[in-house]
Amino acid sequence: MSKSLWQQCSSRLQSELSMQHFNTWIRPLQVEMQNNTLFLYAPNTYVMDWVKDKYLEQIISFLREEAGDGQPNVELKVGGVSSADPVAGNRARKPANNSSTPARAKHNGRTKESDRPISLLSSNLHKSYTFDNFVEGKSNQLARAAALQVAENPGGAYNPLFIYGGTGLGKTHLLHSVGNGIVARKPGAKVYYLRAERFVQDMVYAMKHNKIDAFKESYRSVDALLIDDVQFFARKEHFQDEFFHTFNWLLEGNQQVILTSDVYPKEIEGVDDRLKSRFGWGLTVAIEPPELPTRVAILERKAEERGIRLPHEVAFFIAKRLRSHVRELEGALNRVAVNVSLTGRDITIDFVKEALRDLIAAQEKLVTIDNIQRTVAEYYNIKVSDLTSKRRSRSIARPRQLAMALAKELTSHSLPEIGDAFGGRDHTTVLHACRKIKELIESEHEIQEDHRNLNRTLSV
Ligand SMILES: Nc1ncnc2c1ncn2[C@@H]1O[C@H](COP(=O)(O)OP(=O)(O)OP(=O)(O)O)[C@@H](O)[C@H]1O
Repeated sequence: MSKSLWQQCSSRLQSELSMQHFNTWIRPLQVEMQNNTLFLYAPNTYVMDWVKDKYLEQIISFLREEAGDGQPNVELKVGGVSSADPVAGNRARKPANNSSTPARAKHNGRTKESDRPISLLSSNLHKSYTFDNFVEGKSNQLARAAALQVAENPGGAYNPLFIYGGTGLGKTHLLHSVGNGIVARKPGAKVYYLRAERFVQDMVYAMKHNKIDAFKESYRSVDALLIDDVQFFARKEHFQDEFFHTFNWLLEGNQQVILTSDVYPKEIEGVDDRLKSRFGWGLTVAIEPPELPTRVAILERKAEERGIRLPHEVAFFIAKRLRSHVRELEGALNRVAVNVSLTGRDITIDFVKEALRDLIAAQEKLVTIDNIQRTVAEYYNIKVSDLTSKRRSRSIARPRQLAMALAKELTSHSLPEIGDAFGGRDHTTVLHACRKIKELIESEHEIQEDHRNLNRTLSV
């Protein structure tokens, strides 16, 4: 009876809580019924206290509603069910310290497993993020190579490794790839992934419950700590301070630290300079938005993984139009997949134009020839009217060629339309500009850099 009663209660909790909260706090509970008492076993005091604080009242009230007069008493404890057939069907745990009193934080100088914050109790690596399914391209080559080295030689290659770049470009994917790589080489290695926000939450909890020693110990006992989105520490001085100490501790012990943020570490506002300077002690690498060939390769790879037959020209069509980040490409592919399954049609360019109409339109609205001219003029500190004028001096002609090439790359205007917009030039002039810029990108570092910067500015 207790099984179905708990199942009813648990599915109500599931529908009320976020998936993350449910998985973190409720799913690990084991359940046992004895003499009209429902024992809920938490894996450690941390979970027990949290459930007691946040959910116990709700659990009792659901049980009351489900069981009416037959409502059992509820006891929340640390430990596991003693029977061979645990009611909750979770991993059978040995009966542990079945006491509602929290165990002492320290045990022979080390924290007992049961006192560790939940985020460090079990590995939370995303198994599907690996180096194998991370598509390499110019934009992420360096970051991937550095990450691979760290996976092969944690604590010894680059420590810390700092990966920065815009949203949806694969930072988290790389973090997990390193983690999975380390564990594959050394099973049992303690590798933990978390967002900076989680560090703050754990610390708040630890302070509130007088468990700061246990908190410190758990963070310091890892082989590798993978912290995503450290910009979250901005203006949280107190947490920065604690993180600074944890960070130093790990580096001194040759324990690997990898960090990510959305901007270059020195540019994270509201983070203490000494912390920022530590961030740069190892290696700092950027992930850039992927260029066209990488976007095509990513789309083809993701389509293959999902068993979607995506013709090359269609992948090219999508990649040419959606330029901001990989998550957007994945979203587009999902949309195409759903449309295919609903209509049963083949994936053609026309089909994709229709399925992704709004996404493509939104991107095109962002990048107009007008916009390109203004951005290029501003970048080179010249006037927009210079770009459309007949002036031929190099300081004007080169930016003009670059602007025309960008217009061809980033909009769907034809060569004659672009020529018109640049002071009524012939379409062969535009074609020549595109070829010239392509050649210069290969041979001149400066133009390559300008092209990349402008592309990035225009694509966000
Ligand atoms: N080079 C790549 N190859 C394959 N998949 C990629 C690549 N880059 C990104 N992705 C995929 O794109 C999605 C978004 O990537 P991810 O979550 O790692 O981005 P992020 O940089 O951490 O973004 P945010 O800063 O918003 O968290 C993921 O599903 C990831 O697998």
